[in-house]
Amino acid sequence: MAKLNAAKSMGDGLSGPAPDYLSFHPVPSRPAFRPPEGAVDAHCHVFGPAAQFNFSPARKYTPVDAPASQLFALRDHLGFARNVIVQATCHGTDNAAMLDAIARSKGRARGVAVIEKDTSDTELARLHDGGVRGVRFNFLKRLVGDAPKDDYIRVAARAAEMGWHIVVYFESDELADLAPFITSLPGTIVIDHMGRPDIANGLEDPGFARVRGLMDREDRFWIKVSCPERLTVAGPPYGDVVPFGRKLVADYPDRVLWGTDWPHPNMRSHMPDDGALVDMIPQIAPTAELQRKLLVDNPMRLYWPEEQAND
Ligand SMILES: O=C(O)/C=C(\CC(=O)C(=O)O)C(=O)O
Repeated sequence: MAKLNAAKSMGDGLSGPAPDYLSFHPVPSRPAFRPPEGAVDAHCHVFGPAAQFNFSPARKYTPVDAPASQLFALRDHLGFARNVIVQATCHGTDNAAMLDAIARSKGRARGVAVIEKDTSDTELARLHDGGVRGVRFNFLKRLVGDAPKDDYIRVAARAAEMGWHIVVYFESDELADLAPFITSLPGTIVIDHMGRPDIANGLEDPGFARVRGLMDREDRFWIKVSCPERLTVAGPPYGDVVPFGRKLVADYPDRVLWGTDWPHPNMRSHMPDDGALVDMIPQIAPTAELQRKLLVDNPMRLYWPEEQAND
């Protein structure tokens, strides 16, 4: 593909990206695996452009610009049809960049927002009309100062009123503490990045067992088989993460989602080649049927249910 216009890192961390902030891969490979028609990249972000959209004053990092035009170029290059754009912490509760990207997508993107507990009904309706179908609760200490549970309970109630689901991002070793809270939330709950198990322990990892415990307990839990680049111990091509993704797809074929996580904020060790990430899909979803569920049927059911109903 044409070289993606990766911005140069510069600045002092909060006014601009930290000097060691890694930008997304400038020339991702074209994957050998061709996704099924209508495939959805169900976890990705847009950042800025900073000249146009504010970052949150409370953010813990400042990313390199990763605008909608580049996300859509990557979508086409990888052979995907649609995106689910997830609001990241650096944009706080200002969902403008995400909404702008969805508006530019010609119906090919939907979003997961971060909202305030007292967001007005008018604003919720505006977000829904703009393509939002979920809210995200982030429990990672390196990303959010404090996860305000009382606020989240209120936000969860608002999301339920809208028929939206809740995306939760946590480290699996925090799950023992968080599980009572998470299971008390209403509606469909989507777990980010496989629940971040400790890959070094193999499939017997206690954190992974806890995550699977949630999935086994109630079928309103879904999970994203994403982010091998953050979970790996071995590094690319992330073979150590494959058994985890494969197990989740095999055990919960109707409740798994897949996403690139482009533009991979806060990666420190290396930047993944998005084409290589796509080429992992047949390893975690070995049959055409599993691939169709993972990449088309499941995300369409969650994000474009009205199109499923018309099938
Ligand atoms: O992009 C992701 O999903 C993961 C992130 C960033 C993030 O979640 C956020 O800023 O909200 C991470 O682990 O740093």
